[in-house]
Amino acid sequence: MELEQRVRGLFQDSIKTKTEAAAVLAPAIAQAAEILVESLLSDGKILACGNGGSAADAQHFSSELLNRFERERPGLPAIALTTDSSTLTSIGNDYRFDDVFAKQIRALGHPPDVLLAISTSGNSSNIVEAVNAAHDRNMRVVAMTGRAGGTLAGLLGQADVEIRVPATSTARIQEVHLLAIHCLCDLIDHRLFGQEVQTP
Ligand SMILES: O=C(CO)[C@@H](O)[C@H](O)[C@H](O)[C@H](O)COP(=O)(O)O
Ligand SMILES: [Zn+2]
Repeated sequence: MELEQRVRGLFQDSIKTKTEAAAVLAPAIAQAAEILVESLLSDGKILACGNGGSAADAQHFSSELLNRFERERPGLPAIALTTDSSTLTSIGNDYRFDDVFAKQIRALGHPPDVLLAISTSGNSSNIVEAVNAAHDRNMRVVAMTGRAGGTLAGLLGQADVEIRVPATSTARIQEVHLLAIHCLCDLIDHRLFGQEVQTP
């Protein structure tokens, strides 16, 4: 019973965080979707990165673009920078773990590509370096953060957008990041492919 009570409490916390986020994040998510659509329509691609649960989010997003989201449509170009263990270990081993995403961005990224940078604290050094690399390559950045936005928030320019979840728990922030990723997928499909045809 005590455990069940705890589960109900966690669900309530998640619902509360999502309700609070819905009230403030719609403009930033819509703006982020426009940036991503603009890139895709100009033959750009989306590079995504994050650590831990946010690495999983980066992969979740890229798979929904490359394969499909909720409807049949052609694959869209996205790369999760978190998946190639040979590249990640060699950069971490030969240089610094802080460079694992930045070095890939300097090799693969160019305008009009966009970086999707995911960090609940906004302070992970390899994500900070990824944003610096994207800016050096004249790429726009969509940053998903939480708490006070961290170092990441201070790096963003006018062309970038921050989706900052108004919460302090890493887990709750991640839960909203995943919802925001699904919003982005929905908005991208809506913009690029229009209304979904309903089958009778
Ligand atoms: O999923 C979780 C916690 O829910 C962890 O794996 C978490 O993602 C890791 O501790 C990350 O290293 C945190 O990095 P960040 O979100 O502060 O950038
Ligand atoms: Zn987690």
